[in-house]
Amino acid sequence: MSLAVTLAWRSGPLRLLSYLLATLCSAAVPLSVAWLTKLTLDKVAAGTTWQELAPLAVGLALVGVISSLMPGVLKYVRSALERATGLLAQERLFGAVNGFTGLARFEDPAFLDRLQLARQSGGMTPGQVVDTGLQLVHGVVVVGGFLAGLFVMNPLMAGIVVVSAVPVLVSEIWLSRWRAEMMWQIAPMQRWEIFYGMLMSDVSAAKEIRLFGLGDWLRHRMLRERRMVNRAQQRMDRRELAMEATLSPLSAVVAGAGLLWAIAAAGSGRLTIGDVSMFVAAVAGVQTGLAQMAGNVAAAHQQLLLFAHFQAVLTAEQDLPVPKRPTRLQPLRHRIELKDVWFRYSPDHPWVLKGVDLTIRYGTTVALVGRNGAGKSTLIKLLGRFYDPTRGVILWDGVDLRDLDPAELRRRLGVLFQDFMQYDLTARENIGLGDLELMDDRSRVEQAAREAGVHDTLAGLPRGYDTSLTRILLPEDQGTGVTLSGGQWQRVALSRALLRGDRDLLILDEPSSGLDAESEHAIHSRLRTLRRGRTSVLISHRLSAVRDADHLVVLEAGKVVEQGTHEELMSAGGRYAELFTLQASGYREPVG
Ligand SMILES: Nc1ncnc2c1ncn2[C@@H]1O[C@H](COP(=O)(O)OP(=O)(O)OP(=O)(O)O)[C@@H](O)[C@H]1O
Repeated sequence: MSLAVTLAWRSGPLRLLSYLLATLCSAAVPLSVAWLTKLTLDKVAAGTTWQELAPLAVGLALVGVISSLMPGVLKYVRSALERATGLLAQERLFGAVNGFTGLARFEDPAFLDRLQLARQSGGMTPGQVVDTGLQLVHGVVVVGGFLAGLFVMNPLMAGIVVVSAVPVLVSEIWLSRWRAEMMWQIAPMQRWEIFYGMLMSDVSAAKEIRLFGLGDWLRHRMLRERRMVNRAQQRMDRRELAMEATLSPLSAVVAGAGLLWAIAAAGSGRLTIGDVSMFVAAVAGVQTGLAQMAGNVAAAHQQLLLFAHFQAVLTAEQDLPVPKRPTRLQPLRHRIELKDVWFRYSPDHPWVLKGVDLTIRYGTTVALVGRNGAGKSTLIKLLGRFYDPTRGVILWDGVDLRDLDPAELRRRLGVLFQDFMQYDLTARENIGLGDLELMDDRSRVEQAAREAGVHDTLAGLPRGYDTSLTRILLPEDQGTGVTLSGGQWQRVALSRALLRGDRDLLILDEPSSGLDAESEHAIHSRLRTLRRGRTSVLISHRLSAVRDADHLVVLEAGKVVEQGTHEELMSAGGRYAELFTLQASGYREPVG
């Protein structure tokens, strides 16, 4: 809770204080009305003159004006507070998310679930918790004020009012607990419902959903979740109704008995008419105030349950240990070495790399080849320190990657991932994201596109490089977006990597898998020239494209089974020679 309040405070102390002030003012309104009414009635009953009554009447009118203004003022300040805390919460949340060095968190379903809830609650809860806190202050002022006033007038009346409120209070507390429990239970069902709904409206899923006829199946699943949610909510509503039907009349009976007593007491002269009016107002004020307070506590409890997820994301430990004083990373001069590297994604997963020894010499190209699932892409992810080896070590000119600042290491890499991103941004931005400093350098962006063979395509788009590569609805002045083909997207992603072509290590994972044969040949000839004298790692299933690499490494089931130049491997007549011959003779590598 302290984090929620801190966030609200940090988002603007003045705003929070004004809200507190406005809340106190609005809490004072019913009390003032009741007291002024009591005093007025007593004076009227005592036959006071109009001149003496006038100040009370003016006072009542003034309180009336304030009371009519308060809801609007409160609403305005509350919205401002919620917006400001929401903004700050999002900033903190995504600051924390961007701070995770590795990928493990993003592959952990429990964490992703938590992140989703944190996104929902982080933006709202701090404002709501503060709001609830202030509502409680409001309630305490109203209830405390009425009780104190009554106690001064007649302690017995105060006692009756408290007793009359007990059933309502008890029922609200029970109901709020059940409500919080129910919310917790239905949360997963609501997430599934959202998931199915999003899938059915997702453009990339639309093809398969139509082709496989999955629409009704998904709709059925979505509605099944919704029905379960509805049933849980209805059960809760029934409980609420039953509780209210039983306990509310009790409150009314107690309050009614109290009223009878007050009237009788007024008849026998022990209470004044004003006392009776104050009693009636106090019974209503205390009962409603206590019920509201109980409701507020319940709501806060519910919000804090959700907010715990936000807090957990913010305080989550780093997924990879980052040195407090990292070794300064020098430009690569000699080699990157993998020494007896073992890796599995988690203790529950099988080993993916099993004792890999490998050297990437400065200024050379190393090609990784092997069947699907051999561990090639995993090895690349280790080079970028998205994971640490489970055993063994990776050295950058003799320095363990774990001793370096990961951000510094990544600044020295240019990478095209096999599962590259397609950003819903303009063509220029899609390439410029490779190096934000070059985003506005037209000639560098276009040069990268030329190297990847996509310049003519992008220049020919309706707005050239400023065309949006998206189907998302755009503002009118940005025209309509376009959709690129798979191969064109791959070239855009390659351009993004090539914009970083001057980095110490260039890694290309299947740079041409989506290209037609002619384009593939052209790209590889161009990449061959670009790689010359640079340190690079290239992965490709097309062995003819990697045959001229300085060093070829064959991975099989996580182990290096052969390595050498193309000629050496061919004359060894092993796995590589077998695969190369297969491909060269026009057969494809067997799947599996
Ligand atoms: N994030 C992950 N979590 C768990 N297992 C993974 C993850 N990524 C990959 N794997 C597993 O690791 C193994 C190696 O995958 P990897 O992507 O490194 O293979 P690859 O040699 O690049 O294959 P391909 O030629 O198909 O791209 C596979 O069995 C895969 O299922």
